[in-house]
Amino acid sequence: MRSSKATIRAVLLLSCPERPGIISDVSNFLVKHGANIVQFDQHTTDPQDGVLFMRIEFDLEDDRHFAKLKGNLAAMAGEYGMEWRLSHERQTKRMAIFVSKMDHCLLELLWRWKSGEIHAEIPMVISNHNDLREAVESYGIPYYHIPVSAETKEEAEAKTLELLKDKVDLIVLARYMQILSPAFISHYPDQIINIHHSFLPAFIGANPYRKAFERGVKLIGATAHYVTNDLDEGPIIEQDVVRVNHRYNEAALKIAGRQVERSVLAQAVAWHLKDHVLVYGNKTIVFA
Ligand SMILES: Nc1nc2c(c(=O)[nH]1)N[C@@H](CN(C=O)c1ccc(C(=O)N[C@@H](CCC(=O)O)C(=O)O)cc1)CN2
Repeated sequence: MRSSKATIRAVLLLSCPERPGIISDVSNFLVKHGANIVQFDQHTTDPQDGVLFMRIEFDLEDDRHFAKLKGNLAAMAGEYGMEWRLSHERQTKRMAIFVSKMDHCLLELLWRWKSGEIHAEIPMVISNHNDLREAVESYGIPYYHIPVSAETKEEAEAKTLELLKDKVDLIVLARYMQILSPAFISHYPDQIINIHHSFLPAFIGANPYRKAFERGVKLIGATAHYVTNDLDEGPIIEQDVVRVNHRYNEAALKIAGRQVERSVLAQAVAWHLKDHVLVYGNKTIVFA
């Protein structure tokens, strides 16, 4: 239960070289700036010479305290070699959703957004098909149809980037079936989340359910990951599986997989939007 006094909730995410006393120094820095720490998570890769990761959630009296803390944070970060991200609850992230023809992951995100479970602005949905326009526009969200072919991919991406420019902080590929170019991805490092319909690293690329059926797996799954130039090999944010058996044909696998895809993607997006995820090389630390 938060204090009755109006405050703002902020989150500091940081990483830096491990050194004794740093957790105390960061805590004292925040308290000195009027922060009331409500949650503190940390992880170190190696107590001797590893990397330390922290997620600190805290309350501040007002925007003036936030601005002063942010202003002084750069100096402390420089002293400890920190990489950091500071956000507060009124800085609502703007999320664009990319889709193709399948609607289950899109509708899960829109339902959770409408119910307030996912806190974001959704300035647009972009698709290479027109199938989902009516569903999206029924939520009052602008829908942009940008067809893509091998011949038009570069032009389509340029048009897409122009639409997105200065309007989004996160892109979610909700079963979007086009491979994004390195040039496109470079505009949104660790800001594009994809749902791959397999339990990676199994069955990378297209048609994972067909590959799963041919392999005779007893578990299928889904993996939400940040998009990188290496197809389906970006930092994993969330995964889950569901049990199947010999009675499942490829169509049945797809139906069973839809449930796990939609919940895994929604969880990954929710964690990203609430600043629970740090990327470290090709891995993540999720302070859930
Ligand atoms: N640069 C990246 N782009 C995308 C990734 C990624 O990890 N890195 N994930 C995909 C989604 N995806 C699997 O989850 C996937 C989608 C599409 C394909 C594919 O072979 N697409 C063909 C076209 C297929 C079609 O036209 O229907 C292609 O792009 O040539 C493989 C994997 C989203 N993008």
